[in-house]
Amino acid sequence: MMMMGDTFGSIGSSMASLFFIWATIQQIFPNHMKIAIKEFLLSSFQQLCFAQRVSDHFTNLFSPYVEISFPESDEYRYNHAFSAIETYLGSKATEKAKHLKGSQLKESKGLVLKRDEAKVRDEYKGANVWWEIVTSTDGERSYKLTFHHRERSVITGSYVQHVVEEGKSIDTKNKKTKLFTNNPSSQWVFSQNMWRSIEFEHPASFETLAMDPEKKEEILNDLVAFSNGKEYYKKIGKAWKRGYLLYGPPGTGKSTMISAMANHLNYNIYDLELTAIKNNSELRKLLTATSNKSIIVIEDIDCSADLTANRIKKESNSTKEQDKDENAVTLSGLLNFIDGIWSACGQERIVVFTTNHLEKLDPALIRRGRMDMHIELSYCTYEAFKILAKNYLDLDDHLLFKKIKSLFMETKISPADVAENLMAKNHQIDVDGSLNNLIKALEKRKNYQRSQQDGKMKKTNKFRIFG
Ligand SMILES: Nc1ncnc2c1ncn2[C@@H]1O[C@H](COP(=O)(O)OP(=O)(O)OP(=O)(O)O)[C@@H](O)[C@H]1O
Ligand SMILES: [Mg+2]
Repeated sequence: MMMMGDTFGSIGSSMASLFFIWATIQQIFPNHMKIAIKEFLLSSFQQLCFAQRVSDHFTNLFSPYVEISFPESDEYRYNHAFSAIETYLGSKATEKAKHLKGSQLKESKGLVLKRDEAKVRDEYKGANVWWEIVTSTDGERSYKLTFHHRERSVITGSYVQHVVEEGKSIDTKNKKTKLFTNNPSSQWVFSQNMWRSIEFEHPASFETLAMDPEKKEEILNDLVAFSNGKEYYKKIGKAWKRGYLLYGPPGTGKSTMISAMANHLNYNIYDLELTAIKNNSELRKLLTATSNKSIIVIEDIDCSADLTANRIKKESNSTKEQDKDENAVTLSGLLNFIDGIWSACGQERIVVFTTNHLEKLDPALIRRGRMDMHIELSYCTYEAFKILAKNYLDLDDHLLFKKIKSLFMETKISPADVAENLMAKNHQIDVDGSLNNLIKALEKRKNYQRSQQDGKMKKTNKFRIFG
């Protein structure tokens, strides 16, 4: 079969020959003859091009081969079939391949050898097909599938579907959780490059998460019910999605809980940085490029963009405000896109918002149905401390626990600060040393909080006297 590259190659070599002949003629012949020869050469070249086009046309007309192209993106949206094909072809038997690629994507896992060839032959129900990865001049990649036209019905009828399903199931089996972060839109090329990703290897788990055990159990059950809820969501006619709002002071485990969720469900994380997005249209593009089985996270939503309670007061229908909305991510934009994406496209998606200041958020953003579960992560309790003691010191009980328990009742300290005190210095666990450090930290904090309280009381009394 004649390929496009061959056509350009032959026209190119014909042109090179013509230029060479013309250069020779210029040196040998007088001027009036040069003009005649030039005209002759030009008309020959035009005829040559025409003949080439006719020949291409006939080659295509009579070629017994059919081609299907699977571009990496289609109409500015990522084509998930492309990655499924990539996985399927990468996994095809490596024994016969002459070019292999070795990678170790998780340090804990072994080395994986994959086929690394631009062209791959495959067989399906007795039909031969050829896959080739091609890159256009503007950098767009696509997989080209070539097969004989007599196999058309089997290839379009079931082979293509088989490849995509097989690729997706291999992906699910070997899925390595990924953490995606959005790139600034200036770096986007069509729908590629919107998100950059790295392997997600965070050790957080629900087991090691320090919080009230009953609350933890409730969240875990909710997550598991969600991930097994395909049929249920279909039955009740609701999009398969769930929103969690995590709120609480710094260092109480909001980000840690997101990692534990991703590890537990084996979902990817899309960490959406709203400040890198110029407007609602960019936000929509980013959200539609996320895959199923993923957690879309907006951390510190109160600081991410102008989405706080004041925003709604500022919003008006004036043209000026509408212009502003076209150049910004707005609360209504965020709500529309989240509701839209949840109900229109994409399944099995979790959206998580985190905040240190629940009171600053607009009620519309966090209403039930959008954020199905509101989870408060609070200062460390004695129950939570016991989980940290088990994690860091491998300790279930200790004489000092009683004292620590009473101090927890009088002091506000984040699990992050408790963890810091329990952490082994130079990797040597020193139970007594760590617990005493914690007691010192708790007492210091207790005194500080008491002096703050006293200061406040004095101020109030002063106002009372002068008021
Ligand atoms: N509930 C917890 N259980 C176990 N470890 C915790 C918990 N909370 C905090 N930590 C420890 O403290 C560190 C910081 O916690 P994390 O980043 O999850 O807090 P955060 O609530 O997201 O804080 P911020 O509001 O500042 O983002 C974690 O790496 C973890 O080691
Ligand atoms: Mg955090």
